Amino acid sequence: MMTFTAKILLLGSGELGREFAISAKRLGCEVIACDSYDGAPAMQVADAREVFSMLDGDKLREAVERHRPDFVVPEVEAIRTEVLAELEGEGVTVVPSARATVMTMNRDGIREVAAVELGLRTSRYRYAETLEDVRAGAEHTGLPCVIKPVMSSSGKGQSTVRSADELETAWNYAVANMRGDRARVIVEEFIAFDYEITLLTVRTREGVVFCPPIGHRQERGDYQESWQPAAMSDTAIAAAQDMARKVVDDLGGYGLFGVEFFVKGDDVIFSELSPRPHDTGMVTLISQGLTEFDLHLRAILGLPIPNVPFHGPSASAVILADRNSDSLRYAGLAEALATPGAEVDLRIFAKPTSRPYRRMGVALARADSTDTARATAAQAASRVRIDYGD
Ligand SMILES: Nc1ncnc2c1ncn2[C@@H]1O[C@H](COP(=O)(O)OP(=O)(O)OP(=O)(O)O)[C@@H](O)[C@H]1O
Ligand SMILES: NCC(=O)N[C@@H]1O[C@H](COP(=O)([O-])[O-])[C@@H](O)[C@H]1O
Ligand SMILES: [Mg+2]
Repeated sequence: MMTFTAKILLLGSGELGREFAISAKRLGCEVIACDSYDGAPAMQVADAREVFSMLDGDKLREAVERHRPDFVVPEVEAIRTEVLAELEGEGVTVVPSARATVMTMNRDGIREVAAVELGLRTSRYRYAETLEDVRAGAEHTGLPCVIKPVMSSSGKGQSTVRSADELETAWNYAVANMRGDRARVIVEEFIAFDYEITLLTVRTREGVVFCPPIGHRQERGDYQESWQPAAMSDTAIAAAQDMARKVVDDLGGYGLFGVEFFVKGDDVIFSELSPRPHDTGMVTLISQGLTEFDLHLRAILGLPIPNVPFHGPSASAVILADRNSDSLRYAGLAEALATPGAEVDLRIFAKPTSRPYRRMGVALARADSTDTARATAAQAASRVRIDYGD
């Protein structure tokens, strides 16, 4: 007989799932970690694992029916979310809500909610299913524009187009790197923002709680470093919080959301959101007394969030692989942890295989300013060496 606080079926077992699983284990939950490959980071710390494609609706339903969890907690976008909606109708609790997972699975879903239903400020955009539509979309947005598959994450298939003769390459690149089988992209106006942020927004039974804004820098559409707090005017913070509150209240349910904005002066432009912990929010592993993973869990379980202790200016920097390999060893940890200037910590995800640019770990730093924390985190990350056996 198992005894536990709650049984959680985790759909997606990457680095974010692993930290969430650790938070859940600390409060006595049973965690069953699912992903399409064995040995995924969250599986390494969970009570049980299931290896299957979560895009396969039959397998997804079968896993939920067999485990009968108290909570189904999605950790990735690549999930057959219609099945989650059906299951919710049958009494299964999907976190934060089946509607949130359905609307954020594809970029067109969340765009409709934010721009059309709620009237939030977004970039100009058009959808396209052919090269001709792409050209028309770019006429509408102007150049430069950003082209992304509606089904993708971490920048996959995304590119910025600066002249019309690059549109065909961008379209082909998006179609070749999209998830799913329907070729559909969003053509977005390029926003020349001053900076971009993630606003971690927790929807609880007692109301909405915000964390200090997280600044981040992306390359190839993928996160490289993040820091907290991001320096923002009171006007800009208030605008971001107002939009975040509207969108999480619309999506419903309880949990933490990572709401992304572009900021230009006092203008705040909604970009997209994750209805779950956000990669740039890994900085909270060192900056906050309750991390984004703890907050997600507390909101899900209905536990109190009296205040979120902030430990001071902090940063995270990613450790990326540079090739395909299934024989990996990590070295340089001692040097990384001894990086001067800040308190430093590391997370090594121990993914079973690498590929170019795959995120394998993250360095964390807390200092007396975000500038020092960023410099220290970047240096610590560069001191971790991946030794490839082949
Ligand atoms: N319209 C835009 N104008 C300027 N930069 C953009 C635009 N769209 C995206 N970017 C840049 O690309 C990054 C990734 O874009 P976006 O968040 O839409 O993609 P994603 O693949 O969903 O990323 P993730 O899943 O990691 O959050 C943004 O954080 C931003 O740096
Ligand atoms: N921006 C989304 C994001 O950061 N997702 C995180 O990356 C994992 C996939 O990594 P992988 O592609 O290396 O398996 C996901 O499982 C999640 O933890
Ligand atoms: Mg994003």
